[in-house]
Amino acid sequence: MGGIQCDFIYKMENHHTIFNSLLLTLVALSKQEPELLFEAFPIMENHHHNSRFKRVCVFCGSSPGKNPSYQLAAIQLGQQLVERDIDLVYGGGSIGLMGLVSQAVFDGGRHVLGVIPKTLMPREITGETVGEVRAVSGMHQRKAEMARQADAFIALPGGYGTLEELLEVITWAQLGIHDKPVGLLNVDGYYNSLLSFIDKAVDEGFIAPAARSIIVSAQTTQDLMCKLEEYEPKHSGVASKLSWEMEQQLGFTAKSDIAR
Ligand SMILES: CC(C)=CCNc1ncnc2c1ncn2[C@@H]1O[C@H](COP(=O)(O)O)[C@@H](O)[C@H]1O
Repeated sequence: MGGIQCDFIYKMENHHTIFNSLLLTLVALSKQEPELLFEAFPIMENHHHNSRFKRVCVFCGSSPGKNPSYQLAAIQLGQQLVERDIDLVYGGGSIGLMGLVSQAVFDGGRHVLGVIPKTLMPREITGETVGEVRAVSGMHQRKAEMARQADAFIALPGGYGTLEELLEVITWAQLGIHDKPVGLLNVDGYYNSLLSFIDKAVDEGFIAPAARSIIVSAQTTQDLMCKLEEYEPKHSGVASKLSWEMEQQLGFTAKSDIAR
């Protein structure tokens, strides 16, 4: 079901009868007062609030990609987060799609947190980070901190870095380290071959069918956000979340490792 549709039906059921909405639409049209349409369809004014997510982590290319549709999708995703009152955590910097998403969220007035290893901090490497910058000691700490700060993950098109981050949060979900939704924005079918590879891995018995459902994918930001809002984990982790937290506290990846 499309993003608009699912919110729309929800609002219709909760606030207005269809009859009232149609009546107000007729009034709006006859008086030529478009503001009345907002009353007729409250969704048009305030439709995306009440997201279950406070902050979403976005993984994406440090390059802009050749096709402008990738850049457009990055900006649209940023705007979609703003519309839903969701803050952003990402890898920091202003290069490639990372810069476009963060700028869009920042321009929309939401909080942006960039988590960046000290080594990548010089401006010549990743550019200026908008919003808050958190310096960490390395790539592993960065991923841990981004994951800890987010209520959901979204991957846009990207290269090795993006794939690695995406596959790691999927693996962590599979193990039961977290149960946060993981979304893949399949812009212009960019990830089709990855998705068919994963299906092959299921067919060949390397990925459990229940774990296949960890990845939520869609072609548009609206569709993806809607699916993520509705996502409920179906797989059961190998070990409980509690035991993973214990492991973290006992292991060397303790929170003191994460610079603040
Ligand atoms: C010379 C150059 C481009 C250096 C800057 N490189 C980077 N700057 C910031 N984050 C990065 C960089 N490379 C990889 N990442 C991490 O990996 C992802 C992007 O990697 P990629 O472009 O898909 O593979 C981002 O989500 C980010 O967390």
